[in-house]
Amino acid sequence: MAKKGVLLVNLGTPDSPETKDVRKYLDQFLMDERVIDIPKFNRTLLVKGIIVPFRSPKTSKLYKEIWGENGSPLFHYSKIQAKLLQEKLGDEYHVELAMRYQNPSIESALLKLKAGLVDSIKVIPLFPQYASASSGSVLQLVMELVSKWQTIPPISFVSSFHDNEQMIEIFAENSAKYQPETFDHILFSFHGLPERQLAKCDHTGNYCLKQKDCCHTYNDTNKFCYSAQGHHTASLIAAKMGIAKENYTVCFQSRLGKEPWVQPYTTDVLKKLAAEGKKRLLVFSPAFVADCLETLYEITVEYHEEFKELGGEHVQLVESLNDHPKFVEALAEMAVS
Ligand SMILES: C=CC1=C(C)c2cc3[nH]c(cc4nc(cc5[nH]c(cc1n2)c(C)c5CCC(=O)O)C(CCC(=O)O)=C4C)c(C)c3C=C
Ligand SMILES: [Fe+2]
Ligand SMILES: [Fe+2]
Repeated sequence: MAKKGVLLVNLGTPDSPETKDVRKYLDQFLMDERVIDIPKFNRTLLVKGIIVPFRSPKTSKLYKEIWGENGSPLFHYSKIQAKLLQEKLGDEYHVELAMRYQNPSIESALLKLKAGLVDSIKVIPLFPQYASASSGSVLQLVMELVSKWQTIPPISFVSSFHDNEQMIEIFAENSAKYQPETFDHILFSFHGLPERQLAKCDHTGNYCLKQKDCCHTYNDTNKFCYSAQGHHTASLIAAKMGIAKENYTVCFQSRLGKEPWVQPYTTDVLKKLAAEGKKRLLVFSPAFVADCLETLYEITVEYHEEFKELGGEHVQLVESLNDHPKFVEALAEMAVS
């Protein structure tokens, strides 16, 4: 009997933490027109001339800090998620894992599904909130590749799952062991995005960044907005945990370059909270489904140190969905729906 294909796609990670592999990774990643959305000539100068040569050795050092015996945590957990999903879905399904950048490539995973004679494909980008730079890029590449096939099977896409009930429950459950009530403030720190990219996703052309607090609430007008979906995820986790609005802040990390990114920046929020005398912060990172450089280094090491220098005491990360069985259930529901 023909199987149904499922393609899980995460962002990608270097093949090794060595500078040469980080260079290849950053080059492919940042040359993506959806990630640095400026004209190709300028992007090439910026990425190949400045960012990649200067950033690769620095980023290589950071990857070496988080690289475990299982390699990159992002890849390690993505492989486990795909394996557990295959076990959960059984023989009727053929699950493949791909990375948008580096390996295993989307092209190789699609070819495996084709060779497996699947009679349909469900594509699930592993990003809870939609952004053109993440899910959009995955979906575009899948469509480009499949469009060249002689026989195009029925193919469907998950665009986002920012309000997924199981995901919300896992984040809330994962935080319980830290006793959230013992912290002075809670942060929901999302991966940042240039403001320009938010505005481009606004189909009305007149809402995102044009109205005050435009995307602090999720509604029909901003339903495709990364920031609105992030605020929505945060409010659902907060509601599940019974955290009052004044006790948490949604913020955005990992800014690259000088242009404005979605605000407030996590580093600014750390400064404000330290100035208010807050000592202990609990930080969720719900833009990712697996721990990665941004959670294990930027939050756990950099923000922790930065906050201590500002007079704070502790920044505690709530771990990601990783190998949680409930997330595998969530993926299974997305795969079969
Ligand atoms: C213009 C630059 C970037 C945009 C836009 C961007 C969007 C974006 N990224 C993720 C998820 C991840 N990004 C990760 C690392 C990372 N991101 C950027 C730049 C942009 N990201 C860089 C340069 C890097 C590499 C590290 C560094 O040099 O700082 C990761 C971690 C990967 C890992 O191997 O652990 C993830 C995951 C999303 C979801 C997103 C859009 C919303
Ligand atoms: Fe990123
Ligand atoms: Fe918005």
